[in-house]
This record gives sequence, C-alpha cells and structure tokens, in this order.
Amino acid sequence: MTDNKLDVLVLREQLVTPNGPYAALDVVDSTGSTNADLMAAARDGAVDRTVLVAEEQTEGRGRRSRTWSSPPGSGVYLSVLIRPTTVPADRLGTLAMVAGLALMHAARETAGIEASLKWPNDLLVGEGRAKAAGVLSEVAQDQATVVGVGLNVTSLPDDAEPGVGGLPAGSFADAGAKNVDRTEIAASFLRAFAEFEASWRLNDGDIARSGVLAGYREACGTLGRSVRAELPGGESVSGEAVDVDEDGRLVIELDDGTRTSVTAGDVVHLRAD
Ligand SMILES: Nc1ncnc2c1ncn2[C@@H]1O[C@H](COP(=O)(O)OP(=O)(O)OP(=O)(O)O)[C@@H](O)[C@H]1O
Ligand SMILES: O=C(O)CCCC[C@@H]1SC[C@@H]2NC(=O)N[C@@H]21
Repeated sequence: MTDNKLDVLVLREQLVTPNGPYAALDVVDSTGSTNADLMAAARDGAVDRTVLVAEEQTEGRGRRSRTWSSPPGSGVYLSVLIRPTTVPADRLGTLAMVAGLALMHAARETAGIEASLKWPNDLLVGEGRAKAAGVLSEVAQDQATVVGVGLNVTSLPDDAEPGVGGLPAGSFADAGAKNVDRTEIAASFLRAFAEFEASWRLNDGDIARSGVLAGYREACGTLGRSVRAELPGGESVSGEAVDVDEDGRLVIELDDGTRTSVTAGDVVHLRAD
C-alpha cells in the first residue's frame, strides 16, 4: 500500500485546460464506481473530457457485470467521459482499445516494465502474465462514452483478491516496478489517452487510419497464441489468434485453416495458452 494520496493539484495543473487536454478533473476519496458516477453525470450534461479519479471504489465493476477490486491506496481507478459526436455509434467500442494502448504507454513510461495486451483490453505484466489493469467502456446516451480504467500499482491485499476470472491478479510492483507513484501513473495514462483519442476522433473512430490498430497489434500478446473464445450459451471457438481486424475483432484461425472473428461483446472468456 502507498501512504500518499493522489495529488489532484498536480493532475489538474498538468492535464486540465488551458494547459492540458481535459476540461475537468476531480479526485474523490471513495465512491461506488467512477464509471457509474460519470454515466450519471453524462446524463446530467457533464462536458466532453471530464475525468473522475477515486482513491477507492466500493462497487468497482469490471466487464460483463464482474467485480473490480479497488482497495484504497493500492491502485489507480479512473474514468473519462468522452463525447465524440462525429464518431459512428458502431465504432464507440474501439475507445477501449485506445485506453489499452494508453495503459501500455503508462506501464513503459512510469514503471519501465514489460507489459502486453490480452485481447480485448487487459494489461498483463510479468512472466506469469498476470492482469494488472483492465478497461471498461460504457455508452451512456447519444455518443457519450465513459471509459474506465482500473490499474493495480501494488499487490491487492489478500482479502481483496479477485475470485473469478481466468487470470491471476498482478500489479506494477509485482512486476518489478520500484517507487511507483500513483499520481504519475494517472497523469501518464491520461496524457497518452488524450493523444491517442484525439487521433481516433479526428479519424471518426477509424482505428486503422488513426494508427491505433497498428500500435494495438504490436502490443497484443494474444496474437500468435492458441486461444479458446467462450461464447454465450456454452459454445466456444478454438484456434490460433492471428489478427485483430479493423473493427477490433479478434480473428481466429481454426484447425482446418478457415478464419472466424469474434467481438469483445460476444466473448464471455478468452483462454490463452
Ligand atoms: N483489481 C483487480 N485486478 C486484477 N483482476 C481483477 C481485479 N478485480 C477483479 N479482477 C478480475 O478481473 C475480472 C474482470 O475482468 P474480465 O472481465 O476482463 O475477465 P478476465 O477473467 O480477466 O478475462 P477473461 O475471462 O477473458 O479471461 C473479474 O472477474 C475478476 O476476476
Ligand atoms: O477488466 C475489466 O473487467 C475492466 C475493469 C475496469 C475497472 C475500472 S476502475 C475505474 C472504473 N470504474 C469502474 O467501476 N470500473 C472501471
């Protein structure tokens, strides 16, 4: 656990207009879920590029209604409200990939650790490929989208260990990062996210044209591995993960050489060797 708190003044100074790319940024001591808070704020008219950071979440949520352990002082839990009015609705989901890339950037810049992305958006660290961060992107109304990121800086306390999910929980500290400062990590992530998101938005959410896809493919440790994608209703698709396509789908090559692609929304679990 770290003793120091996130420094809201430093974050605002670096990131909030007129110097930085965000319109507003708050840090709260405790809340249920920063994603839930910004979803409600979006419906109440909160502006584009609003950021909410929490020291602790009591009802942190992961994808597919899973729980995200968010104990005080050991991680970065934040959400960003984006209103990309020119981006078609069917591309909004790819904002989560933008966040995944920004997580890679923050891991490299602040902790100097080796990390990779597990499709669609888990940040894995260390030799055991443990999950140190995840992304939850939710559409509020119209195009308003809340992108939430949970990142373990130090190990989760034993009693906060996540119970379900296919991956062990990891953290920057477990992966060998020293003197990791949560304010620095949050700032690094938010700077990178703003930069990648600006390009994504300028290109109407096209991940190929914005350069997001190229960066993502490079970072994606799932490619080249044998995987089993579990779909709703007990079905599954097994084969080699060979590509991520221009819509962000994972392309899987089956044993008979045919290819099929799966969307993040459809995959309940992705098991990789
Ligand atoms: N702070 C945390 N750090 C790491 N993992 C966590 C944390 N809190 C919860 N989890 C785990 O992450 C899961 C949510 O992530 P996700 O929905 O991506 O599932 P996953 O098991 O990681 O992926 P998959 O099922 O595709 O293998 C939760 O079910 C829980 O097991
Ligand atoms: O891997 C996942 O399942 C996604 C985890 C996302 C967790 C973050 S923490 C900040 C934001 N608020 C939430 O309730 N969830 C996201």
